[in-house]
Amino acid sequence: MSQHKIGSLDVSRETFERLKRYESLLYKWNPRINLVAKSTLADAWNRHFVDSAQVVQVLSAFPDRWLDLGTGGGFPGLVAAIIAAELAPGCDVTLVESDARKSAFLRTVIRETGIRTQVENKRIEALNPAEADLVSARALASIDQLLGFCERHLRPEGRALFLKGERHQAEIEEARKNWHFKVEEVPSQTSDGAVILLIGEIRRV
Ligand SMILES: C[S@@+](CC[C@H](N)C(=O)[O-])C[C@H]1O[C@@H](n2cnc3c(N)ncnc32)[C@H](O)[C@@H]1O
Repeated sequence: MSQHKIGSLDVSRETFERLKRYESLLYKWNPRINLVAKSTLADAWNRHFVDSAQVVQVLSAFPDRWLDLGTGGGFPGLVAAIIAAELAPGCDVTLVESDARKSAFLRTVIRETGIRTQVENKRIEALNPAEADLVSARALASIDQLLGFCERHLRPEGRALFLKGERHQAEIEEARKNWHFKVEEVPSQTSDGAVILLIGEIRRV
């Protein structure tokens, strides 16, 4: 059994070392580019890495095509991609980030960890339809707006996974004015009390 854990997830030494290399690059780059809020940097491992790893743990299976929107410093998409490189090598992860400097950071982590993940340095609205099986996002937009992105980039039978704060119920109600969808609130233990929402059967009202 593996000796290495991220939160409660067992990973190989190689995966753990990749995540630690990523963490050290985050510390190095963050003073120049605001990849994560400075106030969260001291506890970056728990606030960003462990929280992102929980996303992987709530999935019953890895998707074939995973699209992470507004990836910023890599959360949750790049952490998921590093874990997928070990647990589901066939899972194709694409990170979408409009900011050129953040995209350069993401590409640096990908190069230095040796994983195969694409970065699209584009606006989500400008990206060709991705036909993804799973679309994820944290701290990007309201559920209503995110479902609009899913309409463009998610396959009809695909699912969305959003990390959301305490306003999530109000956001769900707001989104129901424009969308039909089924939502499952997955118990999680994220450091900031965020919930993980799994949303499927998304159709415009
Ligand atoms: C608040 S940050 C969150 C980053 C990361 N998901 C996290 O939770 O740490 C939102 C990110 O989305 C990017 N972004 C915002 N709107 C976007 C759009 N329309 N297309 C692509 N990226 C976008 C921003 O550049 C920023 O890096």
